[in-house]
Amino acid sequence: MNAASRDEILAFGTATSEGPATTPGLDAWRELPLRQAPQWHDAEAFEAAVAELGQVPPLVFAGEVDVLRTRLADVAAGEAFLLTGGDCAETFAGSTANRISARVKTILQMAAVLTYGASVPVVKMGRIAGQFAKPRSSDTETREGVTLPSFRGEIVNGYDFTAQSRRHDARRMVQAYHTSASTLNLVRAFTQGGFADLRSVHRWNQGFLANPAYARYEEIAAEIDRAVRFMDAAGVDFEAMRRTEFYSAHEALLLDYERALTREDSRTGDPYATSAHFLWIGERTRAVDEAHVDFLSRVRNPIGVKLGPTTTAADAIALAEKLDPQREPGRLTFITRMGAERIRDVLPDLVAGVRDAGLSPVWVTDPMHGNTVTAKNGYKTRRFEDIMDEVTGFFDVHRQLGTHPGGMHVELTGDDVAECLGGADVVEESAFAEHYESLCDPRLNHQQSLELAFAVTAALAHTSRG
Ligand SMILES: O=C[C@H](O)[C@H](O)COP(=O)(O)O
Ligand SMILES: C=C(OP(=O)(O)O)C(=O)O
Ligand SMILES: [Mn+2]
Repeated sequence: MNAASRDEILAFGTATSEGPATTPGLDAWRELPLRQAPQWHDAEAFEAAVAELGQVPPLVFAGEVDVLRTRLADVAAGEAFLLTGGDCAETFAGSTANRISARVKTILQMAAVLTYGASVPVVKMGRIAGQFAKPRSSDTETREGVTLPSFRGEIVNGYDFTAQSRRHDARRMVQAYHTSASTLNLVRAFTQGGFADLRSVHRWNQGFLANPAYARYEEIAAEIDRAVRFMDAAGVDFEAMRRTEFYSAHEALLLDYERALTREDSRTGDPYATSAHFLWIGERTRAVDEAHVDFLSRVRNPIGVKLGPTTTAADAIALAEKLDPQREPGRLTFITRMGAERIRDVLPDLVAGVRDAGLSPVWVTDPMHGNTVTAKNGYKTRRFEDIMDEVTGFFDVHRQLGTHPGGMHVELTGDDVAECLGGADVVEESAFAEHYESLCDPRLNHQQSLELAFAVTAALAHTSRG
Protein backbone atom coordinates (compact mmCIF):
# COMPACT_ATOMS: atom_id res chain seq x y z
CA MET A 1 0.00 0.00 0.00
CA ASN A 2 1.37 3.47 -0.75
CA ALA A 3 1.87 6.16 1.87
CA ALA A 4 -1.06 8.29 0.72
CA SER A 5 -3.66 5.56 1.19
CA ARG A 6 -2.23 4.72 4.61
CA ASP A 7 -2.59 8.35 5.67
CA GLU A 8 -6.05 8.43 4.19
CA ILE A 9 -7.13 5.41 6.19
CA LEU A 10 -5.61 6.75 9.40
CA ALA A 11 -7.12 10.20 8.98
CA PHE A 12 -10.61 8.78 8.88
CA GLY A 13 -10.17 5.95 11.31
CA THR A 14 -9.43 7.63 14.58
CA ALA A 15 -12.82 7.98 16.22
CA THR A 16 -14.86 5.20 17.78
CA SER A 17 -18.10 5.00 19.74
CA GLU A 18 -17.94 6.20 23.35
CA GLY A 19 -19.41 3.08 24.92
CA PRO A 20 -19.15 -0.59 23.97
CA ALA A 21 -20.38 -1.50 20.50
CA THR A 22 -24.07 -2.34 20.24
CA THR A 23 -23.93 -4.14 16.89
CA PRO A 24 -26.42 -7.05 16.94
CA GLY A 25 -24.83 -10.47 17.39
CA LEU A 26 -21.84 -9.36 19.47
CA ASP A 27 -23.29 -11.24 22.45
CA ALA A 28 -24.24 -14.43 20.61
CA TRP A 29 -21.15 -16.11 22.13
CA ARG A 30 -22.81 -15.98 25.54
CA GLU A 31 -25.18 -18.77 24.45
CA LEU A 32 -22.39 -20.99 23.10
CA PRO A 33 -19.95 -23.38 24.77
CA LEU A 34 -17.18 -21.31 26.33
CA ARG A 35 -13.91 -23.00 27.24
CA GLN A 36 -11.20 -21.79 29.58
CA ALA A 37 -13.49 -19.21 31.22
CA PRO A 38 -12.65 -17.79 34.66
CA GLN A 39 -14.98 -18.35 37.61
CA TRP A 40 -15.08 -14.81 38.95
CA HIS A 41 -15.66 -14.96 42.67
CA ASP A 42 -17.33 -11.57 43.19
CA ALA A 43 -20.24 -10.77 40.86
CA GLU A 44 -20.41 -7.13 41.89
CA ALA A 45 -16.73 -6.55 41.23
CA PHE A 46 -17.16 -8.24 37.86
CA GLU A 47 -20.06 -5.95 36.85
CA ALA A 48 -18.10 -2.89 37.96
CA ALA A 49 -14.98 -3.94 36.02
CA VAL A 50 -16.91 -4.61 32.82
CA ALA A 51 -18.82 -1.33 33.15
CA GLU A 52 -15.56 0.57 33.61
CA LEU A 53 -13.92 -1.12 30.61
CA GLY A 54 -16.96 -0.22 28.57
CA GLN A 55 -16.18 3.48 29.00
CA VAL A 56 -12.38 3.68 28.75
CA PRO A 57 -10.69 4.97 25.58
CA PRO A 58 -9.72 2.40 22.94
CA LEU A 59 -6.10 1.21 22.99
CA VAL A 60 -5.93 1.01 19.21
CA PHE A 61 -7.82 2.78 16.45
CA ALA A 62 -9.89 1.26 13.69
CA GLY A 63 -7.76 2.97 11.04
CA GLU A 64 -4.56 1.37 12.35
CA VAL A 65 -6.27 -2.00 12.36
CA ASP A 66 -7.28 -1.47 8.75
CA VAL A 67 -3.72 -0.57 7.76
CA LEU A 68 -2.52 -3.77 9.41
CA ARG A 69 -5.06 -5.75 7.38
CA THR A 70 -3.54 -4.35 4.19
CA ARG A 71 -0.04 -5.23 5.45
CA LEU A 72 -1.19 -8.79 6.10
CA ALA A 73 -2.72 -8.90 2.64
CA ASP A 74 0.81 -8.22 1.34
CA VAL A 75 2.07 -11.11 3.48
CA ALA A 76 -0.62 -13.43 2.14
CA ALA A 77 0.38 -12.43 -1.39
CA GLY A 78 3.99 -13.44 -0.70
CA GLU A 79 5.29 -9.87 -0.67
CA ALA A 80 6.13 -9.47 3.01
CA PHE A 81 6.95 -11.48 6.13
CA LEU A 82 5.18 -11.25 9.52
CA LEU A 83 7.33 -11.39 12.64
CA THR A 84 5.48 -11.76 15.95
CA GLY A 85 7.33 -12.07 19.24
CA GLY A 86 6.92 -11.54 22.94
CA ASP A 87 6.14 -13.11 26.28
CA CYS A 88 4.02 -16.17 26.75
CA ALA A 89 2.40 -14.32 29.65
CA GLU A 90 3.11 -10.65 30.27
CA THR A 91 3.17 -9.57 33.90
CA PHE A 92 2.21 -6.33 35.59
CA ALA A 93 5.50 -6.09 37.48
CA GLY A 94 7.48 -6.95 34.34
CA SER A 95 5.91 -4.12 32.34
CA THR A 96 8.79 -1.73 33.05
CA ALA A 97 10.49 0.62 30.60
CA ASN A 98 13.69 -1.40 30.45
CA ARG A 99 12.02 -4.72 29.88
CA ILE A 100 9.58 -3.41 27.31
CA SER A 101 12.39 -1.66 25.44
CA ALA A 102 14.53 -4.83 25.51
CA ARG A 103 11.71 -6.82 23.93
CA VAL A 104 10.97 -4.19 21.30
CA LYS A 105 14.69 -3.89 20.48
CA THR A 106 14.93 -7.66 20.07
CA ILE A 107 12.05 -7.67 17.59
CA LEU A 108 13.52 -4.68 15.74
CA GLN A 109 16.90 -6.44 15.52
CA MET A 110 15.31 -9.63 14.22
CA ALA A 111 13.36 -7.58 11.69
CA ALA A 112 16.50 -5.73 10.57
CA VAL A 113 18.28 -9.06 10.03
CA LEU A 114 15.33 -10.40 8.05
CA THR A 115 14.73 -7.27 6.01
CA TYR A 116 18.38 -6.84 5.11
CA GLY A 117 19.27 -10.48 4.67
CA ALA A 118 16.21 -11.61 2.74
CA SER A 119 15.30 -8.27 1.11
CA VAL A 120 11.74 -8.62 2.25
CA PRO A 121 9.52 -6.10 4.07
CA VAL A 122 8.79 -7.26 7.63
CA VAL A 123 5.51 -6.58 9.42
CA LYS A 124 6.47 -6.22 13.08
CA MET A 125 4.12 -7.36 15.81
CA GLY A 126 4.45 -7.95 19.54
CA ARG A 127 2.74 -10.35 21.88
CA ILE A 128 2.65 -7.24 23.98
CA ALA A 129 0.36 -4.68 25.65
CA GLY A 130 -2.39 -7.18 26.44
CA GLN A 131 -0.99 -10.74 26.48
CA PHE A 132 -2.24 -11.43 29.98
CA ALA A 133 -4.74 -14.34 29.73
CA LYS A 134 -3.60 -17.97 29.64
CA PRO A 135 -5.47 -21.13 28.69
CA ARG A 136 -4.35 -24.07 30.82
CA SER A 137 -4.26 -27.85 30.35
CA SER A 138 -5.57 -28.33 33.87
CA ASP A 139 -7.94 -26.23 35.99
CA THR A 140 -5.94 -26.97 39.10
CA GLU A 141 -2.36 -27.23 40.25
CA THR A 142 -1.16 -29.42 43.12
CA ARG A 143 1.99 -28.74 45.10
CA GLU A 144 3.01 -30.88 48.06
CA GLY A 145 -0.53 -32.16 48.53
CA VAL A 146 -2.20 -28.73 48.25
CA THR A 147 -4.51 -28.21 45.27
CA LEU A 148 -5.43 -24.70 44.07
CA PRO A 149 -6.81 -23.18 40.86
CA SER A 150 -4.19 -22.94 38.09
CA PHE A 151 -2.55 -19.63 37.29
CA ARG A 152 -4.47 -18.22 34.28
CA GLY A 153 -2.50 -15.08 33.61
CA GLU A 154 -2.44 -11.90 35.65
CA ILE A 155 -5.65 -10.62 34.08
CA VAL A 156 -7.42 -13.42 36.00
CA ASN A 157 -5.39 -14.39 39.09
CA GLY A 158 -1.99 -14.18 40.76
CA TYR A 159 0.96 -16.55 40.35
CA ASP A 160 1.66 -16.91 44.09
CA PHE A 161 0.55 -20.31 45.29
CA THR A 162 -2.00 -19.20 47.90
CA ALA A 163 -5.78 -19.50 47.86
CA GLN A 164 -6.11 -15.71 48.03
CA SER A 165 -3.82 -15.07 45.07
CA ARG A 166 -5.31 -17.81 42.89
CA ARG A 167 -8.86 -16.47 43.24
CA HIS A 168 -10.29 -15.19 39.96
CA ASP A 169 -10.52 -11.46 40.53
CA ALA A 170 -12.31 -9.40 37.85
CA ARG A 171 -10.68 -6.16 39.03
CA ARG A 172 -7.51 -7.48 37.44
CA MET A 173 -9.09 -6.84 34.01
CA VAL A 174 -8.99 -3.11 34.73
CA GLN A 175 -5.36 -3.34 35.81
CA ALA A 176 -4.54 -5.29 32.65
CA TYR A 177 -6.13 -2.52 30.57
CA HIS A 178 -4.07 0.20 32.28
CA THR A 179 -0.85 -1.83 32.05
CA SER A 180 -1.56 -2.44 28.36
CA ALA A 181 -2.13 1.30 27.87
CA SER A 182 1.17 2.30 29.48
CA THR A 183 3.03 -0.46 27.62
CA LEU A 184 1.57 0.55 24.28
CA ASN A 185 2.33 4.17 25.02
CA LEU A 186 6.01 3.30 25.40
CA VAL A 187 5.99 1.06 22.33
CA ARG A 188 4.48 3.88 20.30
CA ALA A 189 7.07 6.34 21.63
CA PHE A 190 9.91 3.97 20.76
CA THR A 191 8.70 3.12 17.30
CA GLN A 192 7.44 6.56 16.30
CA GLY A 193 9.96 8.77 18.08
CA GLY A 194 13.24 7.89 16.39
CA PHE A 195 14.37 4.90 18.46
CA ALA A 196 13.42 2.51 15.65
CA ASP A 197 15.31 4.58 13.07
CA LEU A 198 17.31 2.20 10.89
CA ARG A 199 20.25 4.54 11.44
CA SER A 200 20.26 3.28 15.05
CA VAL A 201 20.77 -0.40 14.25
CA HIS A 202 23.98 -0.48 16.30
CA ARG A 203 22.30 0.97 19.36
CA TRP A 204 19.87 -1.95 19.60
CA ASN A 205 22.69 -4.44 20.13
CA GLN A 206 22.90 -4.67 23.87
CA GLY A 207 24.95 -7.85 24.12
CA PHE A 208 28.54 -8.97 24.13
CA LEU A 209 30.29 -9.34 20.82
CA ALA A 210 31.84 -12.61 21.95
CA ASN A 211 28.54 -14.34 21.29
CA PRO A 212 28.35 -15.52 17.64
CA ALA A 213 24.82 -14.17 17.19
CA TYR A 214 25.87 -10.68 18.34
CA ALA A 215 28.98 -10.70 16.21
CA ARG A 216 26.91 -11.62 13.15
CA TYR A 217 24.40 -8.94 14.03
CA GLU A 218 27.20 -6.34 14.25
CA GLU A 219 28.32 -7.34 10.77
CA ILE A 220 24.84 -6.82 9.37
CA ALA A 221 24.45 -3.56 11.28
CA ALA A 222 27.74 -2.31 9.78
CA GLU A 223 26.50 -3.19 6.29
CA ILE A 224 23.19 -1.43 6.89
CA ASP A 225 25.15 1.59 8.13
CA ARG A 226 27.21 1.67 4.97
CA ALA A 227 24.08 1.42 2.82
CA VAL A 228 22.43 4.19 4.80
CA ARG A 229 25.50 6.47 4.46
CA PHE A 230 25.50 5.84 0.72
CA MET A 231 21.83 6.73 0.41
CA ASP A 232 22.34 9.79 2.62
CA ALA A 233 25.13 10.98 0.35
CA ALA A 234 22.91 10.32 -2.65
CA GLY A 235 20.27 12.63 -1.17
CA VAL A 236 17.61 10.14 -0.02
CA ASP A 237 15.09 11.65 2.41
CA PHE A 238 15.26 9.66 5.65
CA GLU A 239 12.21 11.09 7.36
CA ALA A 240 10.16 7.91 6.75
CA MET A 241 12.88 5.77 8.32
CA ARG A 242 12.55 7.51 11.67
CA ARG A 243 9.35 5.62 12.32
CA THR A 244 8.28 2.05 11.98
CA GLU A 245 4.88 0.43 12.20
CA PHE A 246 4.63 -1.90 15.18
CA TYR A 247 1.42 -3.76 15.94
CA SER A 248 0.09 -5.21 19.19
CA ALA A 249 -1.39 -8.70 19.47
CA HIS A 250 -2.62 -11.15 22.08
CA GLU A 251 -4.74 -14.25 22.46
CA ALA A 252 -8.40 -13.21 22.64
CA LEU A 253 -9.14 -15.65 25.41
CA LEU A 254 -11.03 -13.53 27.90
CA LEU A 255 -14.22 -12.66 26.06
CA ASP A 256 -15.61 -10.54 28.92
CA TYR A 257 -12.61 -8.24 28.48
CA GLU A 258 -12.66 -8.24 24.68
CA ARG A 259 -16.40 -7.60 24.52
CA ALA A 260 -16.18 -4.66 26.92
CA LEU A 261 -13.43 -3.07 24.80
CA THR A 262 -15.30 -3.45 21.52
CA ARG A 263 -16.16 -0.13 19.88
CA GLU A 264 -17.88 0.95 16.69
CA ASP A 265 -15.85 2.71 14.06
CA SER A 266 -17.19 6.21 13.44
CA ARG A 267 -16.69 5.86 9.67
CA THR A 268 -18.61 2.68 9.08
CA GLY A 269 -20.33 1.62 12.31
CA ASP A 270 -18.41 -1.66 12.18
CA PRO A 271 -17.30 -3.19 15.48
CA TYR A 272 -13.58 -3.42 16.26
CA ALA A 273 -11.84 -5.04 19.19
CA THR A 274 -9.81 -2.11 20.50
CA SER A 275 -7.66 -4.05 22.98
CA ALA A 276 -5.06 -4.79 20.24
CA HIS A 277 -4.56 -4.56 16.50
CA PHE A 278 -4.45 -8.31 15.97
CA LEU A 279 -6.17 -11.02 18.02
CA TRP A 280 -5.72 -14.73 17.79
CA ILE A 281 -7.77 -17.71 18.87
CA GLY A 282 -5.84 -20.37 20.77
CA GLU A 283 -5.54 -24.06 19.97
CA ARG A 284 -7.80 -24.90 22.93
CA THR A 285 -10.65 -22.55 21.99
CA ARG A 286 -10.82 -22.78 18.21
CA ALA A 287 -13.91 -25.03 17.83
CA VAL A 288 -15.86 -23.51 14.96
CA ASP A 289 -19.29 -23.61 16.65
CA GLU A 290 -18.14 -22.31 20.02
CA ALA A 291 -17.91 -18.94 21.73
CA HIS A 292 -14.45 -17.68 20.79
CA VAL A 293 -14.78 -18.23 17.06
CA ASP A 294 -18.27 -16.71 17.08
CA PHE A 295 -17.20 -13.53 18.84
CA LEU A 296 -14.11 -12.99 16.72
CA SER A 297 -16.06 -13.62 13.53
CA ARG A 298 -17.95 -10.40 14.34
CA VAL A 299 -15.11 -7.88 14.77
CA ARG A 300 -13.21 -6.31 11.90
CA ASN A 301 -9.66 -6.88 13.18
CA PRO A 302 -7.37 -9.30 11.40
CA ILE A 303 -7.72 -12.63 13.20
CA GLY A 304 -5.27 -15.47 13.76
CA VAL A 305 -6.10 -19.06 14.63
CA LYS A 306 -3.60 -21.48 16.14
CA LEU A 307 -3.72 -24.87 14.46
CA GLY A 308 -2.28 -27.89 16.25
CA PRO A 309 -1.29 -31.28 14.78
CA THR A 310 -4.80 -32.76 14.83
CA THR A 311 -6.24 -30.03 12.57
CA THR A 312 -7.67 -31.31 9.30
CA ALA A 313 -8.01 -29.31 6.10
CA ALA A 314 -11.79 -29.50 6.60
CA ASP A 315 -11.42 -27.89 10.05
CA ALA A 316 -9.34 -25.08 8.62
CA ILE A 317 -11.74 -24.50 5.74
CA ALA A 318 -14.72 -24.38 8.15
CA LEU A 319 -12.84 -21.83 10.27
CA ALA A 320 -12.13 -19.75 7.19
CA GLU A 321 -15.79 -19.83 6.17
CA LYS A 322 -16.88 -18.61 9.58
CA LEU A 323 -14.13 -16.07 10.21
CA ASP A 324 -13.55 -14.82 6.70
CA PRO A 325 -16.66 -15.47 4.61
CA GLN A 326 -15.82 -12.59 2.24
CA ARG A 327 -12.29 -13.97 1.72
CA GLU A 328 -10.86 -10.60 2.44
CA PRO A 329 -7.10 -10.38 1.87
CA GLY A 330 -5.26 -10.09 5.20
CA ARG A 331 -8.25 -10.95 7.38
CA LEU A 332 -7.21 -14.49 8.31
CA THR A 333 -3.91 -15.88 9.56
CA PHE A 334 -3.33 -19.56 10.32
CA ILE A 335 -0.60 -20.05 12.91
CA THR A 336 0.54 -23.66 12.77
CA ARG A 337 2.12 -25.23 15.86
CA MET A 338 2.63 -28.85 14.99
CA GLY A 339 5.83 -29.86 16.76
CA ALA A 340 9.08 -30.62 14.96
CA GLU A 341 8.36 -34.33 14.91
CA ARG A 342 5.03 -34.02 13.13
CA ILE A 343 5.17 -30.94 10.96
CA ARG A 344 6.46 -32.72 7.85
CA ASP A 345 3.67 -35.31 8.15
CA VAL A 346 0.69 -33.13 8.93
CA LEU A 347 1.32 -29.72 7.39
CA PRO A 348 1.35 -30.71 3.68
CA ASP A 349 -2.26 -32.00 3.60
CA LEU A 350 -3.50 -29.07 5.62
CA VAL A 351 -1.86 -26.42 3.45
CA ALA A 352 -2.70 -28.20 0.19
CA GLY A 353 -6.36 -28.67 1.25
CA VAL A 354 -6.71 -24.99 2.12
CA ARG A 355 -4.99 -23.93 -1.09
CA ASP A 356 -7.19 -26.25 -3.17
CA ALA A 357 -10.29 -24.72 -1.57
CA GLY A 358 -9.17 -21.43 -3.13
CA LEU A 359 -8.21 -19.78 0.16
CA SER A 360 -5.15 -17.57 0.69
CA PRO A 361 -4.66 -17.08 4.41
CA VAL A 362 -1.41 -15.85 5.90
CA TRP A 363 0.55 -18.95 6.97
CA VAL A 364 2.66 -18.45 10.08
CA THR A 365 4.80 -20.92 12.00
CA ASP A 366 4.70 -21.00 15.80
CA PRO A 367 7.64 -23.33 16.47
CA MET A 368 7.20 -23.10 20.25
CA HIS A 369 3.92 -24.66 21.35
CA GLY A 370 4.31 -28.07 19.71
CA ASN A 371 7.77 -28.50 21.21
CA THR A 372 7.22 -28.12 24.94
CA VAL A 373 8.88 -30.78 27.12
CA THR A 374 9.52 -31.21 30.82
CA ALA A 375 13.20 -31.04 31.74
CA LYS A 376 14.68 -33.62 34.09
CA ASN A 377 14.67 -31.03 36.83
CA GLY A 378 10.93 -30.42 36.33
CA TYR A 379 10.97 -27.12 34.41
CA LYS A 380 8.81 -26.67 31.34
CA THR A 381 11.25 -26.12 28.50
CA ARG A 382 11.89 -26.36 24.73
CA ARG A 383 15.00 -27.37 22.83
CA PHE A 384 16.36 -24.75 20.49
CA GLU A 385 17.13 -27.45 17.92
CA ASP A 386 13.48 -28.58 17.88
CA ILE A 387 12.36 -24.98 17.36
CA MET A 388 14.79 -24.62 14.46
CA ASP A 389 13.70 -27.96 13.06
CA GLU A 390 10.02 -26.98 13.03
CA VAL A 391 10.87 -23.70 11.30
CA THR A 392 12.87 -25.59 8.68
CA GLY A 393 10.00 -28.05 8.21
CA PHE A 394 7.59 -25.17 7.74
CA PHE A 395 9.73 -23.61 5.01
CA ASP A 396 10.30 -26.99 3.34
CA VAL A 397 6.59 -27.80 3.18
CA HIS A 398 5.63 -24.41 1.78
CA ARG A 399 8.44 -24.53 -0.74
CA GLN A 400 7.28 -27.93 -1.94
CA LEU A 401 3.68 -26.78 -2.28
CA GLY A 402 4.48 -23.42 -3.83
CA THR A 403 2.69 -21.56 -1.02
CA HIS A 404 4.18 -18.63 0.89
CA PRO A 405 5.76 -19.22 4.31
CA GLY A 406 4.36 -15.93 5.57
CA GLY A 407 5.69 -15.49 9.06
CA MET A 408 6.95 -16.63 12.40
CA HIS A 409 5.35 -16.31 15.84
CA VAL A 410 7.65 -16.90 18.82
CA GLU A 411 7.79 -16.52 22.57
CA LEU A 412 10.83 -14.41 23.36
CA THR A 413 12.25 -11.87 25.74
CA GLY A 414 14.95 -9.25 25.42
CA ASP A 415 16.52 -10.42 28.64
CA ASP A 416 19.27 -12.92 29.32
CA VAL A 417 17.06 -15.66 30.74
CA ALA A 418 17.60 -19.43 30.65
CA GLU A 419 14.30 -21.07 29.70
CA CYS A 420 14.86 -22.84 26.35
CA LEU A 421 17.72 -25.34 26.08
CA GLY A 422 20.56 -25.05 23.59
CA GLY A 423 21.55 -22.31 21.17
CA ALA A 424 25.06 -21.25 20.17
CA ASP A 425 25.79 -20.00 23.68
CA VAL A 426 24.39 -23.21 25.11
CA VAL A 427 21.71 -22.94 27.79
CA GLU A 428 21.65 -25.97 30.10
CA GLU A 429 19.14 -27.17 32.65
CA SER A 430 21.42 -26.21 35.50
CA ALA A 431 20.85 -22.52 34.64
CA PHE A 432 17.08 -22.74 35.17
CA ALA A 433 17.17 -22.43 38.96
CA GLU A 434 18.72 -18.94 38.73
CA HIS A 435 17.56 -17.64 35.37
CA TYR A 436 14.10 -19.07 34.59
CA GLU A 437 11.65 -16.16 34.92
CA SER A 438 8.61 -17.00 32.78
CA LEU A 439 5.36 -17.57 34.66
CA CYS A 440 4.09 -19.84 31.91
CA ASP A 441 5.98 -21.06 28.82
CA PRO A 442 9.75 -20.94 28.21
CA ARG A 443 10.89 -18.07 25.97
CA LEU A 444 13.87 -17.67 23.69
CA ASN A 445 16.39 -15.33 25.28
CA HIS A 446 17.84 -12.41 23.40
CA GLN A 447 20.71 -14.35 21.83
CA GLN A 448 18.57 -17.33 20.84
CA SER A 449 16.07 -14.94 19.22
CA LEU A 450 18.79 -13.38 17.07
CA GLU A 451 20.13 -16.79 16.14
CA LEU A 452 16.68 -17.86 15.02
CA ALA A 453 16.32 -14.69 12.94
CA PHE A 454 19.55 -15.54 11.09
CA ALA A 455 18.33 -19.05 10.35
CA VAL A 456 14.97 -17.81 9.09
CA THR A 457 16.67 -15.18 6.96
CA ALA A 458 18.66 -17.87 5.21
CA ALA A 459 15.54 -19.98 4.61
CA LEU A 460 13.53 -16.99 3.42
CA ALA A 461 16.24 -15.71 1.09
CA HIS A 462 16.43 -19.20 -0.40
CA THR A 463 12.62 -19.36 -0.80
CA SER A 464 12.22 -15.94 -2.35
CA ARG A 465 15.00 -16.59 -4.83
CA GLY A 466 13.26 -19.81 -5.80
O1 LIG B 1 0.99 -20.77 26.31
C1 LIG B 1 0.54 -21.40 27.14
C2 LIG B 1 0.64 -22.80 27.44
O2 LIG B 1 1.10 -23.55 26.38
C3 LIG B 1 -0.68 -23.18 27.92
O3 LIG B 1 -0.98 -22.27 28.94
C4 LIG B 1 -0.74 -24.57 28.41
O4 LIG B 1 0.18 -24.76 29.40
P1 LIG B 1 -0.03 -25.86 30.51
O5 LIG B 1 -0.02 -27.17 29.85
O6 LIG B 1 1.16 -25.64 31.42
O7 LIG B 1 -1.32 -25.53 31.17
C1 LIG C 1 -1.35 -20.86 24.54
C2 LIG C 1 -0.68 -20.53 23.46
O1 LIG C 1 -0.66 -21.19 22.30
P1 LIG C 1 -1.58 -22.39 21.77
O2 LIG C 1 -2.98 -21.90 21.79
O3 LIG C 1 -1.04 -22.61 20.41
O4 LIG C 1 -1.34 -23.55 22.68
C3 LIG C 1 0.20 -19.33 23.41
O5 LIG C 1 0.41 -18.80 22.32
O6 LIG C 1 0.73 -18.94 24.45
MN1 LIG D 1 2.67 -19.98 25.44
